[in-house]
Parts: sequence; C-alpha cells; structure tokens
Amino acid sequence: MTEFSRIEKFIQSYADNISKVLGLDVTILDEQGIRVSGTGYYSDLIGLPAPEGSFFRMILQTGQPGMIFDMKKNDSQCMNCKFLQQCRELATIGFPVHKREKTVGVIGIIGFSPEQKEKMLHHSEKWMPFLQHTSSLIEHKLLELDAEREKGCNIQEEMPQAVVKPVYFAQLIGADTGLRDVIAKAKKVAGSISTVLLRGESGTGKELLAKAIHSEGPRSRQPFVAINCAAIPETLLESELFGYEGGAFTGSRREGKPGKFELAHKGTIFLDEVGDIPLSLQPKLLRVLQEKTVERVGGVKTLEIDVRVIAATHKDLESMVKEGTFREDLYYRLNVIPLRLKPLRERREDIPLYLQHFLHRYGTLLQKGRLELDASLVHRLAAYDWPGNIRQLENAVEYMVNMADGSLIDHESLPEYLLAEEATGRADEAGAGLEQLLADYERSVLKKYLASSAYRQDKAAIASELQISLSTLYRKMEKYNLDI
Ligand SMILES: Nc1ncnc2c1ncn2[C@@H]1O[C@H](COP(=O)(O)OP(=O)(O)OP(=O)(O)O)[C@@H](O)[C@H]1O
Repeated sequence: MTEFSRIEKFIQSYADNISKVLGLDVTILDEQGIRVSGTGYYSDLIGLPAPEGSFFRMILQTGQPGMIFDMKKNDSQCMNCKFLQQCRELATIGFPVHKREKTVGVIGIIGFSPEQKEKMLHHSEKWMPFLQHTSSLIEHKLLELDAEREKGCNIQEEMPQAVVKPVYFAQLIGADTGLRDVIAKAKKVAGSISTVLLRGESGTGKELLAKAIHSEGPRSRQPFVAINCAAIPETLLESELFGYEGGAFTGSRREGKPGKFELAHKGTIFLDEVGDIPLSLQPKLLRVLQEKTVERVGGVKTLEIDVRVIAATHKDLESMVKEGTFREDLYYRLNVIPLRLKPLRERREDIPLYLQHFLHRYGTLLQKGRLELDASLVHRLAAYDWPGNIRQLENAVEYMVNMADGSLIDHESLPEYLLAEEATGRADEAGAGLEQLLADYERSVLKKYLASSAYRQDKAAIASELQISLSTLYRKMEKYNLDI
C-alpha cells in the first residue's frame, strides 16, 4: 500500500475539483507512478502505471514542477516515453507532491484540444500557486494520517468500505444507438430513487452501468453494496440480504450481523441475478422493497432503511412469472425502470471500438508499448459472436497483448478457442479446403505450445502433451517452418 492509496477518495475529490475549476483533465500519480485518480480520459486508467520514461515519472525523480507544450519536439522531456507515438496529449503540466521533502506523487493537468492547450499556455504561471496549495493539502492529509497512526488509532480513511471506485457514464464505451439510448435513460434516472431493472446477457455491462447510475447520482458518497443472488446458497441468502440477530441459528455470531440492505443504508443496493432469488424468499424481499424496513433473521426490531435498488438479471422474468417461478408482484415492483443492454453480436460495429479500448488499456498495463491489431483480424473478430460479450472480448485482448511478440498483433496471438473459430470462419468465407484449414490450425497449435513459457521449448513435454511422438513433432515443425 502506498501513501496515496490510504487517501484515495480524498485525492479523487481533489482531482474532480481541479478538473471542474480548470476545465481540463487531471490525473494524480503515487510515488510508484501508479494513477490513483483521474478524470475524463484518465478515469479509465486508474490503477494502471504511467508509461516508463514519461514526463510524470521524470517529475517523480526530480521533484520539480514542469510543463510541456510540444511533446514531440526533439528536446521534449517526453522523448524517452514508451507511449510517445500514440500519445494524444497536446499540453501537460506536472506538479510534485512532497511529504517531508520526499516526492511522493505528481498532480498532472492535461489538455487534449488546441483550445485547452491555448488556455494552458496563457494561464499556467497563474495556476502554479493553486497547484502548490493543492499539493500542500495532500501533504497535510498524509501527515495527519501518520499522526493518527502514531497515536494508535487505526484510521484507514473516512470512506466506508462499501464505497466503490466511481464509474462515470463517460467510461461506458459504444456508439450503437440502442446503447447510447440506454445510457441516456440511465443518466436521466441517476438522480431518482426509483428502482432500475437491468436486463442483458452475462458480460454486457450491467454492473458497470449500475455503478455509473450510483456514482453520478446524489448517493455517490454513500455505499454501493452488490450481492449476487445466484452465487449464495439458498440457506444463507436470507441472512446475507437481511442480516441476523445474535443466536439466530447454530453457528451464528453472538453479536449478530447486518445484512446487505442495512449496509447499503443511504446508498444503493445492487441485486445481481435477481431472477435467481428462490420463491421462498421473494415475499420477504417484496416486503422490504415496499415498506422500506428490514427485520433481521431471528430479530424482533424493525429497522428503517433508505436504499436505492438496482436489480439485474439475464433471465426471462416474464416467462418465469408465467411458469410461476417468479412472483408477479415482485416483478412489477422491480420493473419500474427497465433498461436492456444488447449483446455484442447485435451491435457488431462497436467491436472495433472495444478492441481498441482494451488494447490501449492492457498495452499500458503490461507496458508493451504501441500495439496494433492486424486489419483482417479486426474484421474476423467483428464477425465472431462473443457469447461472453464484453467480458470475453476484454479477456481475449488481454491474452493477445500478453502473447504479442512485436507491435502488430495478428491471428497467431489469438486464444485457442478463437483460432478454431477462425478456421471455421475461413472455410465459410474463402472456400479454403478442409486440409488447408486443418493444417492452419495444426500450425497455430504447435506454435502456441512452442512459445509457451510453461514448456520452455521442452519438445519431449510438448510431444507428450499433444500425444504424438517426438519425431512426429520435429517433422511437423519442419513442415510448418517453425524454429527447431
Ligand atoms: N460499455 C462498456 N464500456 C467499457 N467496458 C465495458 C462496457 N460494458 C462492460 N464493460 C466491461 O466488461 C466487463 C463485464 O461487465 P459487467 O461485469 O458490468 O457485466 P455484467 O452484465 O454485469 O455481467 P454478469 O451478468 O456476468 O455479472 C467489465 O470488465 C466491464 O468493465
């Protein structure tokens, strides 16, 4: 844990305020160069390291403020940055944060448009005392925490545990008009108390949208408590949701335990997979939603709760109501503001956007420098059905970035299940013969094994794993021109 991670929320509120006052994006880095907060473009890069050789890393080393208005000029302090070529920043100001003379972080202000650059050129000198003041406030907060710690009070931060890292609507990527419409509706209801029901297959972004509704609403500084109703055994779900009094059942804690509704008081509860709530519990849930009170299991007291409910499911609740496995009254209680997220295969035009987004994210995270996807691969991936939706696509890109040898990612870096899909796709489109397709597939499997660090070029182990003889392996490597 670095100094800054102890005051994450405090720092993010400063980043938000500076950004609002100056009308520019702000990012704040800790002493290891990790972004602990960010606004706009940078909000999606929180938790990721700044590139090696970057301007902000230089400020961490020198402890001196600086500004750059032409990143790509030969003498710019960005020349050693691994991301220089893909950098979209037009102007940057960096100001160090010190604690007892030691540099423990950097406040960065960034302009992406010519107008922002112009503004920064004119006002940067005037902003220095303001940045100095902000830097001193952060230092003061860190010293205050040290003092508390020395006194023996184990103060973490004022933030309750359940307050999550904020998610902003701007972080939701996708150009599809259906998705934009859903996001526009979600924005409209962020400020309301009404129950939202998110529908959509797994991995379509239901939880992300729920967090954005919470973060951009008036409850943003209160808890966001998520519970996955499908992941908890039926016998435990009731006490997880509503809590229990001491001694309510064998093995329960003597002092009792608050349920998720209590923990979400004043904030938002996210009932994920609400379609999996057993019938036996549905009346109690309905009562809590209607009366806004909870009774712990084994308790007699009625507790008033003030929670905003966001529920989500991939199930066909209407059919469940007809079959009698989901109560109709509960269905109506939840279905006040229904929002449906389309599966990726119904908005294929967005696939290249996601590929680009995650390529940038994992390229940065894994410090792979500038990466590009082969155009025919993008075409191929846009044709794939993505049953696991954005989550699956994200994982596939993470895999490919890990496997990438150079800056261009082609189909050799695909995960195996997608390679198989590739071969099938090619058969449909290019009319390649079965023999050729099998050969392509065989070559890619062998290449993958040979590149795998798990086998470290141990041919005998690879042959054994693939259940072929060593000589067959060598023969195939020769046939496919793979390095022996
Ligand atoms: N519009 C989007 N823009 C960027 N990333 C997204 C978007 N939608 C989803 N993601 C990312 O995809 C992944 C899956 O999203 P999320 O967990 O919100 O899906 P879900 O519908 O709640 O899935 P499940 O039903 O399986 O819980 C997450 O990493 C999320 O950040």
